[in-house]
Amino acid sequence: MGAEVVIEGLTKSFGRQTIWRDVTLTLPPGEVSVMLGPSGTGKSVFLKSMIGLLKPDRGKCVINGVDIVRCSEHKLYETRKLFGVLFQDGALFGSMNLYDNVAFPLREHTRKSETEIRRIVLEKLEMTGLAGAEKKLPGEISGGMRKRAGLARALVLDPEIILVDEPDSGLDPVRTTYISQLFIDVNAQIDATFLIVTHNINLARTVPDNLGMLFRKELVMFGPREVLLTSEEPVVKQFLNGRMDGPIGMSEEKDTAQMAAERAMFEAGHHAGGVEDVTGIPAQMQPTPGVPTRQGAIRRKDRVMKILHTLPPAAQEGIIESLTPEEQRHYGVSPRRAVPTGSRHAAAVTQPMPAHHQGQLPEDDIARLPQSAWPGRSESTDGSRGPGAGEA
Ligand SMILES: Nc1ncnc2c1ncn2[C@@H]1O[C@H](COP(=O)(O)OP(=O)(O)OP(=O)(O)O)[C@@H](O)[C@H]1O
Repeated sequence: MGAEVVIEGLTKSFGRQTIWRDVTLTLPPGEVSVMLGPSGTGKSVFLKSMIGLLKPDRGKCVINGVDIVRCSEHKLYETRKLFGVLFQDGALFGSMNLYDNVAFPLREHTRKSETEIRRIVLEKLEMTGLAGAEKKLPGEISGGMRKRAGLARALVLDPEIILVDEPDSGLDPVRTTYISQLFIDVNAQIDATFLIVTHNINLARTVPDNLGMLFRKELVMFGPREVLLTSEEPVVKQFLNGRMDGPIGMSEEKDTAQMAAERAMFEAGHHAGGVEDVTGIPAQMQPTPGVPTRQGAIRRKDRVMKILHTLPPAAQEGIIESLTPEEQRHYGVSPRRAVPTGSRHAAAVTQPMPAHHQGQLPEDDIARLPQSAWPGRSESTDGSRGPGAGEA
C-alpha cells in the first residue's frame, strides 16, 4: 500500500513573496488526489516542497513518521526513495534511448544485476504501453510517449508515492485521457498514493478520489472529489467551468471593481467563455478491464463513509448515489437522504479518531477561503456543522 502524506501548516515564501501559507491536508494511502489552481499559484512549488527539493518556511510534511521539512539529509535521502516523480516533459536524457533512460535510476541507486535491471525495465515499459520502443530516443517519439516513458522511469524503484506535474501539458484531449487511464491502471496495479497537479478540468473531474485547489496563496479546499465538484464556492465553480466570470482574473486575482464591471458585461450578454455550465459529479474513471480492482478506491469508500456526515449535503448525496444498492444497504444509507443521526456511521465518526488519520482534521484546520463561509456551512441535515473539507 502507498504511504500516507500528512501536511500541516505548510508555508513557502521566496524572499518577501509568499507562495502559499498554512496548507494542511492528508493524502490518503493509495488514493489518487489532484491539486488544481490557476497558473502561478505554486502547484509545482508544492510538489517540490513535498520531496524536499525546496524547503518550506514553516509546517510539516510527514511521510512514514519522517517530517521531511526538518529531518536530517540522510533521512531525506531515504524518504525520497519512496517517491516517483513524473515531470512535465518527462525529463528524459535526450542522448539515451528509452531503455537506458528507464534503467537509469536502477543503475544509480541499486546494485541490481543487468539481468534483473532488464526484467524490471521491460516490465515497466510494458506497463506503460511502450513495449518494443526501448531503442527509440526521446526526440524520436511523441509527447505522449515521452510522458509514458517518464512514468515508466518513475516506477522502477517501486515508489509508494507518485507525484505528477501537469501530465496534460502539450497533449491533445484524447492523449490526456489515455494518460489519465494509465494513472488509474498503474494505481490499481501498485496501490501507490498519487498526487497530480493540473489545470485540466476533464482530468480533475473524472480521475481523482480527492480534489484540492490552491488560490490566493491558500488551499481553498481539499477533500473527496464530490465536495469540490458540487461546490458553490465562486472560485471553484469558475475554475471547473473555465469561465472569465468569477474571482480569477488574467494574472491571478480580480479586485471588486473589476469583478463588478465584468459581471455587468456578462449580464448584458457578453460571452464569459466555457461551453456551458458544467455541474454535477461525472462517473470516475475505472481501471481497464483485466487490470486489478483499485484497493485505494475500496479503502476510500469506508473512509469517506466515516466522514460523510461532515460533508456538505450535495457532496453527501453524490457519494451515496455513487454506491451500488448493495453498498447503500451495507452503509445504511439511501439516496436523497443524508446520514441518519445515530446510524452506524454517524456513531463511528464520533469515536475519537487519531488526528489526520483517515484524512480527518479538526474543524479549525479545515481549509477555506479567508473571510468566506462554506456554502452549506449552516447546519447539515444530520445536525452537525461544517462540510469537512481539508479532509480527504
Ligand atoms: N526557485 C524559485 N525562486 C523564486 N521564485 C520561484 C521559484 N520557483 C517558483 N517561484 C515562483 O513561485 C510562483 C509559483 O510558481 P509555480 O511554478 O509553482 O506555479 P504553478 O502553479 O505550478 O504554475 P503553472 O500552472 O503555470 O505551472 C511563481 O511566481 C514563480 O515565479
